[in-house]
Amino acid sequence: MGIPVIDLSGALVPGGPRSAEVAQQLRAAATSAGFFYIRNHGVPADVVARQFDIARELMELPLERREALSIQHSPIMRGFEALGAQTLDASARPDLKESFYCGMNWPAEHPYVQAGHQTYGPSQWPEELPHAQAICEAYIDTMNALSLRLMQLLALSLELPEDHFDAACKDPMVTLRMARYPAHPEGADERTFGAGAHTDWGAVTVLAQDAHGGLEVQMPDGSWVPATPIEGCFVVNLGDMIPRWTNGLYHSNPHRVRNLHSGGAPRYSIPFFYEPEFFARIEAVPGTVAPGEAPKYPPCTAGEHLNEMYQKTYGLKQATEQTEAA
Ligand SMILES: O=C(O)CCC(=O)C(=O)O
Ligand SMILES: [Fe+2]
Repeated sequence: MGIPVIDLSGALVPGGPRSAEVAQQLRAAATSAGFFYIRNHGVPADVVARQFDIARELMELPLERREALSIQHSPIMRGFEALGAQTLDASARPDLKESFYCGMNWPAEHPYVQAGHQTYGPSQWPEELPHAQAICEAYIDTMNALSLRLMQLLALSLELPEDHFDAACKDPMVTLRMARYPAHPEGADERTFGAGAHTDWGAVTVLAQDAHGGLEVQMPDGSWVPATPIEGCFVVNLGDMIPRWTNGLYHSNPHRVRNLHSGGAPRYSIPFFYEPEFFARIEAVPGTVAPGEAPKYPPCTAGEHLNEMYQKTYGLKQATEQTEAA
């Protein structure tokens, strides 16, 4: 058992000739590791390389500039996150990572922007990197299309129509994180991580990682395996919405990061978090609850879950308002 590599060629568009075969492979991965690599995903290598360049430029801005554009100044947590700001595993130390978060450029008149719902609203852009916004937004567009296709293949894998999740993903909550992990401190204790063990919160995460490695995934038997970087591949993992949608059939596996193998260099990674729209109701899809049995999870909205997780992992005291958009 490990993390499989799934080749998406012939399955990138609805009705593609390999869609059914890929859906089967997805089902096998989703019922075990909850993680898989994708190759031949249609995203050119230079697009990913350019994204790592901009990640480095952002993270190398002087500390006082990053502090001026802190997530603390954004009601929807866009901007720079300081080292140790987040604690993904409550039993571990604060995460040894720092990040820049951005998202889609929603029009100001969109009702969710007006209501201030999490992820819908402006990002903060540093004026010294005038190209950053366009590059990040183009990358987000590419990741949105890929993630929607993954949702369609997941629908197929559940013997549902390919477009089953399309409506829930119409105005998705998306977040692009560009993360930098300092080298793992020498002599650090076993409670020290770049990112503490956690599951992701949304539907799918598409991760680009540099060549250093450091991501580890927990298998259903409890063992931890490295998600060793494979050139040309993204790592994809399923977030908590997926077990909720599949009544536990598909897994969102715990994972963690320790930058142990970079020879002292920082590690960069770029996760793209794709979540259903704020008010999407997440409950078991047809065929996943046996007749006469109760579903394992109570229904929730995607926004409720996301807000709860932000509050937990950033130690936020107050819930973001969740009033229905007018
Ligand atoms: O940096 C990585 O490889 C994974 C990061 C991660 O798990 C996260 O940001 O949720
Ligand atoms: Fe994660």
